[in-house]
Amino acid sequence: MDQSNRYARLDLNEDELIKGGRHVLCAYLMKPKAGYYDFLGTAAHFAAESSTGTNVEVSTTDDFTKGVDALVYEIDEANELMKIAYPIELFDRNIKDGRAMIVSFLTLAIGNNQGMGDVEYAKMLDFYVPPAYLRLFDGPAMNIQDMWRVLGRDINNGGMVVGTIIKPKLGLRPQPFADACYQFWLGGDFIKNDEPQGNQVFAPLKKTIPLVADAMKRAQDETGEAKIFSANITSDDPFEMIARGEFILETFGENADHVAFLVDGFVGGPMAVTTCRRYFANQFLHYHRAGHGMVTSPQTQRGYNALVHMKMSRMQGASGIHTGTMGFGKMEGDPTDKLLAYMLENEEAEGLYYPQKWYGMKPTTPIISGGMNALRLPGFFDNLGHSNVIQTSGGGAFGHKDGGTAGAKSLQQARDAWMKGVDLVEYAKEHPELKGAFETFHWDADNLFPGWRESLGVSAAAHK
Ligand SMILES: O=C(COP(=O)(O)O)[C@H](O)[C@H](O)COP(=O)(O)O
Ligand SMILES: [Mg+2]
Repeated sequence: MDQSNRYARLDLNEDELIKGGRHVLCAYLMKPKAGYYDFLGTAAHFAAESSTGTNVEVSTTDDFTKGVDALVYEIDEANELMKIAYPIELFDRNIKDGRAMIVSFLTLAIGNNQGMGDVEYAKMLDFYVPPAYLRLFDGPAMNIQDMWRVLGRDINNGGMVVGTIIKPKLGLRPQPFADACYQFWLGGDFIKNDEPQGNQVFAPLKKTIPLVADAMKRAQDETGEAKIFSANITSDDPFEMIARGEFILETFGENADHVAFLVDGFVGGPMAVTTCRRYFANQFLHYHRAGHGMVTSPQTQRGYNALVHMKMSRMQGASGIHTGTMGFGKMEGDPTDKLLAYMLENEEAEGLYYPQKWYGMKPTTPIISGGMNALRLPGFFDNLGHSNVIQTSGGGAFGHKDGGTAGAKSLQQARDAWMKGVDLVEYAKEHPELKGAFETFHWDADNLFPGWRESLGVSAAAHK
């Protein structure tokens, strides 16, 4: 049944809808399946299924119902683009405090419509949230400013937080794990659990965490600097997350404010993120996005893209989220992905289809990670335009030829060189750990800094 006479209103104007402030607007890539409806008919069915309707008219519909229909307001068949306006009344609110929830947004706007027989594919590319709905989301409680405060830095422009991920990804027992932490902290600021590390039988959390807390104390005493640990508390069960979080905070004791909580937010979902956001509102909420590629990858024509993912994470209250390496690291991405970071950190950002104002919602910190090392940082920061991010290099720290401390220092030095506007090869002449990074990651050095061998006096024969 063609429902375009009810669920499509191509006379509606986007600026008016934004001015009206009563609709969430979503832009989708969409292709109808051959043999069903035309583009508009499919779009209308999509809007029906995503709001008040189904594939047929039902006798129980009344005039009120029709007032909350989702409406297709723009189509561009040649570019497989459609835009839909969702009245904010459609979205579920908490009974306990009237607040909004991302699960409801997802269930409607990218829920059943992902499995429709007459839709070849559909992917959400951007969305706009009006202030009346945006303010019902938690937003971040803490962010990089709180981390800078702990680190004793300028809280408005504190610069890159030098971080790592404990590697190997799995397979370290408690003592070697804590030893790796200690090594890195002698040169760097921030360590995160890798996303699958938790309470494996060979490294029980209750044995590992006390050793990490002790390593932090010793590293802080030795360096005179504050250190930070991001502990993975992800679980299927909110009560398990709370049990882990409470144990970790109690164990770190006087250093509990140096603890962030890592949540695998894509696989764990909004309930895991919100459990952490609300129950541990005083901790930095580190949103790891493992698994997101299954929907966000440009190769996927379903789900939603990375921009949509980032926006939702800020709404849910992530203090920081992995934003990718924008083509400078090992994960999929390219330099234009900087718009993801800008959407997270700015009060007003462009997006792909909709500019978004955040009305004072705190910024979410971009976490830059995945195949990075000291040599890749300057190019990354040139592209982004600043270095106020958390950067974690796992292989880039523990892969350094002289070990984790030297790896950490090489990252610090790369950041310092960029901040001072000094060429990295020049800086490496006076900084042995950075020079060591050139020697270790020599294939990157050859690509990024041709001529480095002559400048640093390193022979090519060493790397045959
Ligand atoms: O463990 C790592 C990186 O390790 P390494 O530094 O050794 O490559 C992270 O899980 C990735 O950053 C995830 O990707 P993203 O940050 O894109 O979500
Ligand atoms: Mg990882």
